[in-house]
Amino acid sequence: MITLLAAGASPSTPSRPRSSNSSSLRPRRVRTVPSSPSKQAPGTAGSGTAKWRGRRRKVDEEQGVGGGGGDGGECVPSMEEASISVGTLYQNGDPLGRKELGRCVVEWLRQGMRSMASKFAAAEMEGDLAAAALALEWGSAEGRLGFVIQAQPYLSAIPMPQGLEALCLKACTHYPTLFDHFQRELRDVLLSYQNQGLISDWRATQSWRVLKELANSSQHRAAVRRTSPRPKAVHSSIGISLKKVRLTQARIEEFVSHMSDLLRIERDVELEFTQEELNATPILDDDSEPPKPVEYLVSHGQAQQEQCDTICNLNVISSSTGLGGLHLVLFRVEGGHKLPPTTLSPGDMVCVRTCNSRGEGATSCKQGIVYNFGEDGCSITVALESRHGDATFSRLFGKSVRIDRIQGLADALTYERNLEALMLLQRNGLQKDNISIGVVATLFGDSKDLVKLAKNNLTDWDELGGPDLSLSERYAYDASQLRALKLGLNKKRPVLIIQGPPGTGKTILLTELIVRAVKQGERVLVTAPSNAAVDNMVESLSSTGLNIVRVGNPVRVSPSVASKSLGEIVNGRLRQFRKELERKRTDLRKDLRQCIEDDSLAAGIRQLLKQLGRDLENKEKETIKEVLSNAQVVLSTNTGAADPLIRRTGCFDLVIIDEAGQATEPACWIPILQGKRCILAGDDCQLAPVILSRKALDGGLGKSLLERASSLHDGLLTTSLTVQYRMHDSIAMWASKEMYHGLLRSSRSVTSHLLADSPVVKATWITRCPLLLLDTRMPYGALNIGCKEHLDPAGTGSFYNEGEADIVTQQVLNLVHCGVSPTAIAVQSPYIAQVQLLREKLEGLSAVEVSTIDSFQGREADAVIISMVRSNPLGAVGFLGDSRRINVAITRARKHVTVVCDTSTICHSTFLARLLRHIRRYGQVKHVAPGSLDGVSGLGFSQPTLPSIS
Ligand SMILES: Nc1ncnc2c1ncn2[C@@H]1O[C@H](COP(=O)(O)OP(=O)(O)OP(=O)(O)O)[C@@H](O)[C@H]1O
Repeated sequence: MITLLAAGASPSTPSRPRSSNSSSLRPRRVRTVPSSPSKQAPGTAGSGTAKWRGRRRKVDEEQGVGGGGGDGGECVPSMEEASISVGTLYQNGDPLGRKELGRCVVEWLRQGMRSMASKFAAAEMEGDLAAAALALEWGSAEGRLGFVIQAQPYLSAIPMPQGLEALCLKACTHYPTLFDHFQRELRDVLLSYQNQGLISDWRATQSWRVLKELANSSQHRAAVRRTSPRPKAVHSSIGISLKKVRLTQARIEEFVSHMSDLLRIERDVELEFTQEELNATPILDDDSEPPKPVEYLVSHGQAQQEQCDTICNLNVISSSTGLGGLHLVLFRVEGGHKLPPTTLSPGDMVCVRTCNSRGEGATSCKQGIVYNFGEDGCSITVALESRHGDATFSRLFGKSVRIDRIQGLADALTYERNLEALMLLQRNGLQKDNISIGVVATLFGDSKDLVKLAKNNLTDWDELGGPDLSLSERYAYDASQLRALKLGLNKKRPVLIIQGPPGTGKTILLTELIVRAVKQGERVLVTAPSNAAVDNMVESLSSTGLNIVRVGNPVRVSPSVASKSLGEIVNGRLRQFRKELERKRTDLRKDLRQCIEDDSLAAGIRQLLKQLGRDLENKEKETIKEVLSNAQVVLSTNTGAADPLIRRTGCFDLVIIDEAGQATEPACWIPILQGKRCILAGDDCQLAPVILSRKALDGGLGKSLLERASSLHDGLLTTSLTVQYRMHDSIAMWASKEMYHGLLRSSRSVTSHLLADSPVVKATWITRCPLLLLDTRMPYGALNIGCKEHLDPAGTGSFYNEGEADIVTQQVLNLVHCGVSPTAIAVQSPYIAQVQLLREKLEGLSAVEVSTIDSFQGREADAVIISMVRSNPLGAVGFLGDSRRINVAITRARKHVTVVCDTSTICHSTFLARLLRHIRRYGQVKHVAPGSLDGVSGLGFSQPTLPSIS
């Protein structure tokens, strides 16, 4: 097989047996497939056992591998095939497929690539180092050429179809086409090995891995791009000259190509993390490598910090299909035991895999989401991402299974949907039949194009005239809110960006916009990057009386808005039909039992039962369609908007994306391309999209469309909300100065509101204080005992701080003693290990919400307590250095913020040092040790003497 690698060398050179280097292959000696090039000198003949040879031949026969003597040479081209023009070959389709090349040429390529793939795979079975060498060869800058050269002998060993030689010659140098065929053939060859029991998992073979590595390499992508087809011709359909449209198209293509690369890079890192998580063992032994701090690995967000939770020794009991094709699988603990105590809950992402008696899991797994727990305490139902009849799934039957909670499983569907949206943007963006052409032209055109669009009466950037929008039932809108409303209701404005700092009323404004847009006859699609943000909008819209439908995986939809979910609505409508159907089924089953002797009657009854199943399926489809087409507002996540159920109901007049600052741009294009115009609301000074790969982040994947569009066309697309209705002015002042250039003003209704204003809250120095700093470092510089940071021993890379957790707990108790309702208190930390510790400590006060900062974005609470965690002599602040995250944390508070931290560590970040200075100036500072703030003894509601920190 090594000979395969040397460019120009004949693949027929005999391959020598070598020591095995593949763990995934069972050590068997095999013989190279007697395919066409090796027909001249297979070389390896006789090295396999007779049994293997027999089997192998059978496989080859089944798959039509048989060298040049196959039907490739006998294929007679049809008139149509013979008329395919060689000159236009590379302009259409990539890789070149059946339509472009014709059946005979495709068959010729297939056979050639099949023999090359067979040889490649067989070499690995013999322990050849071919795979690695191939990777080297193909991965080089000239890899494309190397691959094409190596393919030639295999192709030339097969007679070209007569009359199509020119096409064959051209096609056999087209790298993407060859590679595509090779990849498909290799997959088939490996699959056949697996079916024959020669290998256990074809995807785990080195040959396949090497090929995938190559497919993901930048050289490969660059090579494919170079030979990529031109997109559809663009038209001057928007009143702009063809030349300008072409320029815009070129910009779109450049963007799409760049973003696709970044998405692939991000996906690779996600897969790596997923594998690491799957391999992770919760307890580290002494010899283990010390865990890496999360900041080292992750740039944003809380990804990968969660500890896995596992349930072992489960058996598959049954499976059923839930609404929308969900594959629900019921697992029960072996031997009828109860489930162990678990932190798993419905909606958690899990991986399901077989395990041995010691609970050690297999490498391959199925992704899924916990659906529910059985009332018997012994069972758990998981919605698996697989279909009935899926071979990987059926392998779980009769085996011991384990379920692990995983935070960041790479999500193949999201990746594919993002790529698909980019592809649609490139292909259809500027096509005249694209409903969102105005949006595309605005976001990729230059300012002159926009003037032209307006001149041609295709767009209008002004506010909507007419009705007095300030007359709202619920709120008196301020000037900036009114402007946003009027711009948002202008049907001729293709894009509106609403920049809204914290508490400026984005949620209520969007609700008002949606209500009024529906009134003016528009059908609206509302999306957001997370399920929580979508549910937030559903909640806000629930009281408006609009016909709204929430589409999404039922296990991901919050129970509070479940009544608006597609599943619940459809189930409600089908209840009577199902009841009736069930009654008919029971009758038929009874009849079936009685006519066991009469075969023909039994067969008839079985047919009827099947028909009932089909009837239900059809009725379900019909109802889903009806519900969605009648909905005035459809809500889903950005990626969820790619759901065919939504796509099939036709286009929308208006697309609204909430929390758009947290979404990647490719994800935003999924909903945008389904509507005539779009509104993006968010704040680019709050949390950005979560990106794992540093390279993808630096390349720009972390920059949201909201951020990019805000700087386009001299700010023409953007309007800002400037008055906040949430925070006490001392809190808002900091945010305004640090993050919003001093432009954020406070509504008079909130400037001086305090916890003590409530009649049920005692007036104490704490409840009268809007900003409080609890410093774990004493004025003379010593750190209080127990207040040092620790790396999570579970190996998650997260940090915790026991002393701070005690102080936070005491502070919560203090507030509760003062009469503050636990539901009005929120505790936040950037570190999940600290959040878990705090949840344990505050177990008795479950109404107090304890969460990471990231998951609290978009929400608010009267009192917020933040545990900063970091305390180290180096002054490393990690995540805390991200000003957006701290902005979110502080601005969740309405009346009171307590920051618990070690000031000597925190002040190493100039941004955080300014926050500390602000609290010292406008709030209060107290040096505390765990226990010193005790809920009963230390509370002493009198004002303590506050030593200054200098
Ligand atoms: N015009 C108004 N009059 C009175 N209250 C208002 C007005 N606009 C917004 N609010 C109030 O301000 C608070 C914050 O509003 P909302 O949650 O919509 O802000 P947001 O911009 O979405 O904040 P964030 O970005 O932090 O999530 C809410 O309690 C809301 O009722």
